[in-house]
Amino acid sequence: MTSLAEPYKVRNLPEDVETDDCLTSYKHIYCPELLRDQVAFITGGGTGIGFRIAEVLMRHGCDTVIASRNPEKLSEAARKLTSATGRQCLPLQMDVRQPDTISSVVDETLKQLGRVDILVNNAAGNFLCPATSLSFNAFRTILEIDTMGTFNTSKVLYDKWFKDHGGSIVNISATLGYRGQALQVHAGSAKAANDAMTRHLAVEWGPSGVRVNTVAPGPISGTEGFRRLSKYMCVLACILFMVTF
Ligand SMILES: CC/C=C\C/C=C\C/C=C\C/C=C\C/C=C\C/C=C\C=C\C(=O)SCCNC(=O)CCNC(=O)[C@H](O)C(C)(C)COP(=O)(O)OP(=O)(O)OC[C@H]1O[C@@H](n2cnc3c(N)ncnc32)[C@H](O)[C@@H]1OP(=O)(O)O
Ligand SMILES: NC(=O)C1=CN([C@@H]2O[C@H](COP(=O)(O)OP(=O)(O)OC[C@H]3O[C@@H](n4cnc5c(N)ncnc54)[C@H](OP(=O)(O)O)[C@@H]3O)[C@@H](O)[C@H]2O)C=CC1
Repeated sequence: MTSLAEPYKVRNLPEDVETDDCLTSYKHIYCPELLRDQVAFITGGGTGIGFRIAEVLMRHGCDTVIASRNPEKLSEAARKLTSATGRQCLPLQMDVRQPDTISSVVDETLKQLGRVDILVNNAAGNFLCPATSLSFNAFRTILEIDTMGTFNTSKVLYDKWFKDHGGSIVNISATLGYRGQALQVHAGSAKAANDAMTRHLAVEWGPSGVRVNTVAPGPISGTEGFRRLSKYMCVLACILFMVTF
């Protein structure tokens, strides 16, 4: 038996895979029944980090909704998640920039699954680009997906369910803005706004039984974000950018 004082061993952590496939084995971190019959709504849950979040919640007994723009990717992901975990996963199409689409998807969720306990605001967009080359529309696009998208989805779910039933919101942030990462003014600014939003909403919605928290990962390999930002060409581009001053 593992002693409580013993640190959690690296070999016990989930395997690192490059594709959006379910894990071939899973060692439960907490009780397998931890989330039995709860429902989680995960934006961008069809790929990358959102896909793995959906899988792990489902392995702890939760049903899920994975919601984003691309219906083919979502359906394929839902098929894999359901078959690996035995839980329900609804793939529903929406754009976090369009409150009407979120509203319809939340209505459909409540019709089919009857409740929502957890919202994970994971959907985001990003690419490397120096501020000088970033168009006004590019900056706006990332703010709209990451920041407006997080507010839109949180507000729709709060109005339609959380305000009367409580719940838990987890916003997926990033550490990019902490030190002013080059080529990332758009994503760093968006995530910094989200970190503030988390604190504001936690204070306002706490009395209704809604917890609002942020997780800010560093680089996670095997994800689209990592592929877009970590190629060595990016570092070269960054060095070129720096030496031009
Ligand atoms: C010396 C070294 C120092 C520094 C090293 C530098 C770099 C980092 C190094 C290491 C980092 C290592 C690891 C990473 C660590 C942490 C990662 C942290 C955060 C990660 C966040 C994410 O990953 S978010 C998820 C990523 N996935 C996606 O983005 C998928 C979804 N994305 C999309 O749908 C699109 O890409 C989109 C975001 C553009 C949105 O699509 P859409 O709405 O269709 O928008 P468009 O109409 O296509 O475009 C809108 C405007 O944006 C402009 N645009 C688009 N792409 C680019 C680009 N690549 N570069 C510049 N501009 C772009 C586009 O032209 C449009 O603007 P217009 O003015 O033309 O209209
Ligand atoms: N990868 C990393 O190293 C790190 C990632 N993060 C954060 O983790 C989260 C996931 O990133 P990652 O897994 O790498 O990237 P992915 O590209 O795999 O995930 C982003 C997801 O967001 C969805 N999405 C994008 N735009 C919209 C939109 N307008 N409406 C609805 N859904 C949308 C995409 O689906 P679709 O195309 O179907 O819309 C996709 O499933 C992001 O919040 C990112 O900032 C933070 C730190 C590090």
